[in-house]
Amino acid sequence: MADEAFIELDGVEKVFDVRRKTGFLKRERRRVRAVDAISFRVARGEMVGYIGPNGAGKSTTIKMLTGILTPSGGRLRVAGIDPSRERTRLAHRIGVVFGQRTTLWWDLPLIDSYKLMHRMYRIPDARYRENLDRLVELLDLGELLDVPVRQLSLGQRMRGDIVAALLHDPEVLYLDEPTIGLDVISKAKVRDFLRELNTERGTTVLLTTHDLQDIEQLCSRVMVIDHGRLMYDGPLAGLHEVGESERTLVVDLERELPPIEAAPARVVKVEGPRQWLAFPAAESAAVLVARIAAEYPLVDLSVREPDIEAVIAKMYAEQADRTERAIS
Ligand SMILES: Nc1ncnc2c1ncn2[C@@H]1O[C@H](COP(=O)(O)OP(=O)(O)OP(=O)(O)O)[C@@H](O)[C@H]1O
Repeated sequence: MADEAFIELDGVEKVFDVRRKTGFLKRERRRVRAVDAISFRVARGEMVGYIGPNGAGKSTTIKMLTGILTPSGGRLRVAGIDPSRERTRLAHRIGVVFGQRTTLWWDLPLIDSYKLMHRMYRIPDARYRENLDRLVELLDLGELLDVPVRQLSLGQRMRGDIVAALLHDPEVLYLDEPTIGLDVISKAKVRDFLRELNTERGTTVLLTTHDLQDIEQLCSRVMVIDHGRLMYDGPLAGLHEVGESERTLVVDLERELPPIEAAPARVVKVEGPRQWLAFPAAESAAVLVARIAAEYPLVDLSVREPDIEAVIAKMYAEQADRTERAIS
C-alpha cells in the first residue's frame, strides 16, 4: 500500500503558444515550455512539497493534475485516471485549494456554499453531516458558518476553502499557496490541520508554496522545479547537499584569540572570545569540534544548521547561472 503510485507523471510537457503584439499589424508567436518532460511518482498517503520560483511551472502542473489543462506530451495518471479525459470522474476523488482564489460563493453565508457542494458532489447526507461537523470543529469555523464569505478575513476564508475541498472525502488534496498572506496563528492552524489530515486519514497531499516553513513543518519529501524542469526530488535534508550549503560552528573561547585555524572551516565572524566558523554541511561537526578542542581553550560551542531558504536561493541562482552560460 505504502508505495502504490497514486500520482504518476512520465515525461509530461505543457507548451503554450503565446502571441505577442510587436507592431501595428505585427504579431510574434512564441512557444513557452511551461512544463518540460517532468516525471515523478507520489505514493498514496505521501505529503510532498512542490516548490520553485515564480513562473517555474508549478500551477501548470497542478492544472494538468486536475484536468483543467491537457498536457502537450507525456503520460499522466491520478488514481489510474487520465485527468483531462475524465475530469468529472476525477473531481470526486480530488480536492483543490488555490490560496489566491476562492471556490466559495462570495455573497452567500459559508454554510450555503457547503450545501451547494453537498448537492454538486452528490455526497450522501450522513457522510456530509459527519464531515462537515468534523471539519468545522477541527478548523474552528463554528461561529462563522452564517457569515457571508466576503466578510471573512483571509485566514478564515482559507479555512473555509479547505473545508469545501474536503467535504467529499477526496483521496488527494492539491494545495496551491495555502498559507499565503496568513498571520502566524492562522498558519499554525492550517499546518496542524493538514498534518492531522495526512496522518489520520492518509490523504495524499501535494503542496505548492513559497513559504519554506510550510515545507519544513509538513513535508518529508520535496520536489524543486525551475524553468519547467524537475531539479531535485528527495528528502528536504538532501537539499543541503545539492545546494552545497554550510553549517556554522559557534565557539566560545576562554579569552580573545586570533581567528581559529581549522580548514576546511573558516572563521566568518569574531566578537571578543566568540568566533563563528562556516564549514561544508556534509563535513562531520564532531571531527571539527574534536580538532578545535584539542588546540584551543574551549568554554562552549553550538552548531547551527543551514537556513533552507538560503540553500534554495543558491540553487536557483546556480541554475540561472548555468542557463545564462548555455545561452551566451
Ligand atoms: N495560459 C497560459 N498561456 C501562456 N503562457 C502561460 C499560461 N499559463 C502559464 N504560462 C507560462 O508558463 C510558465 C509557467 O507558469 P506557472 O503559472 O505554471 O508558474 P508557477 O510556478 O505556478 O509560478 P508562480 O509561483 O508565479 O505562480 C510561465 O512562463 C507562464 O508565463
